[in-house]
Amino acid sequence: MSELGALAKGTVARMNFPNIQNVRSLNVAQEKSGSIVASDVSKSFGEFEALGPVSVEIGEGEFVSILGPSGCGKSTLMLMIAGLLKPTRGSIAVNGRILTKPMTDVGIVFQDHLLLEFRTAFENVLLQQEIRGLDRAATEKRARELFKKLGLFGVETRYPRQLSGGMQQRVSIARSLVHDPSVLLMDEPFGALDAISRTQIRHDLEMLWIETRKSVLFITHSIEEAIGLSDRVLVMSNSPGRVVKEIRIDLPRPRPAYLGQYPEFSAYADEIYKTFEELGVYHFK
Ligand SMILES: Nc1ncnc2c1ncn2[C@@H]1O[C@H](COP(=O)(O)OP(=O)(O)OP(=O)(O)O)[C@@H](O)[C@H]1O
Repeated sequence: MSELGALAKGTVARMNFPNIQNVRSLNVAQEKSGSIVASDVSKSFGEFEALGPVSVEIGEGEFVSILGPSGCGKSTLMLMIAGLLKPTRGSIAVNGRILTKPMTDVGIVFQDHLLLEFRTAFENVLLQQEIRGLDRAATEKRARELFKKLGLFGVETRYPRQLSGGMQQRVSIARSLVHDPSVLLMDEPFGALDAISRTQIRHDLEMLWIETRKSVLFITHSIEEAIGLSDRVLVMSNSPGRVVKEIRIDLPRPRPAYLGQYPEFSAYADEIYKTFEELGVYHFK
């Protein structure tokens, strides 16, 4: 299914994990809003083993990032968590129930903004209302609030081609949140943006998350971004990817633009770089 098709079906979310000590115990029978547990999940495409097995847990209101080399299976894991792809082995539980169909209580943001070119920024966000049959006035009110919080001033009637890359992605985030989902799945959402825009949008996302406390699965290739945003960072190995390290990020929020002011930041980053070196992801001499 295409990413836009996934959006149109109201799906959003993803996650992965494996072989971690310290994974918090999970009470599958307990009702939680936005909790996700992937247990020993793997995915093969024919003979090709693309992922796992991995076990990943995202607690209610937790911000978890996944860092891993290209092709290790991060997007595959996210699609399985969204219920858009069936695991070859293992299971995924959302709010304590095994996932058997696409998630609906979710917002998804991809690297490509996937905005419809023939709809204005505001109309793109209201797409969720039309697809999901939500109350129009309430959705418009929430969309206006999100535009304000995301710094989208006076761009409601602009078409996507009339927006900068950063603004397009902000509209995409507003679209993913306008229906107030419990889970937010983000696959390299800032990957196409310049470093300065990335730093600002990272902060704006963090502020929004502090206010709303969604359960977030955030896929990134940026070590700084992962540390800057997350409660926990999961580091994955080369394909077929497994979770080889879990790092709990103990830094105050909101976090500053320049994370280097924290000695802990250097320690976290060092641990991640060393892990990638040990895995053979980097070959520095
Ligand atoms: N539908 C498919 N059929 C066959 N192979 C696939 C399919 N989808 C993904 N793959 C393969 O599975 C592996 C993992 O892909 P995936 O997109 O999940 O990796 P990724 O970690 O998200 O990569 P990147 O960081 O480059 O986006 C890759 O080798 C990819 O080519």
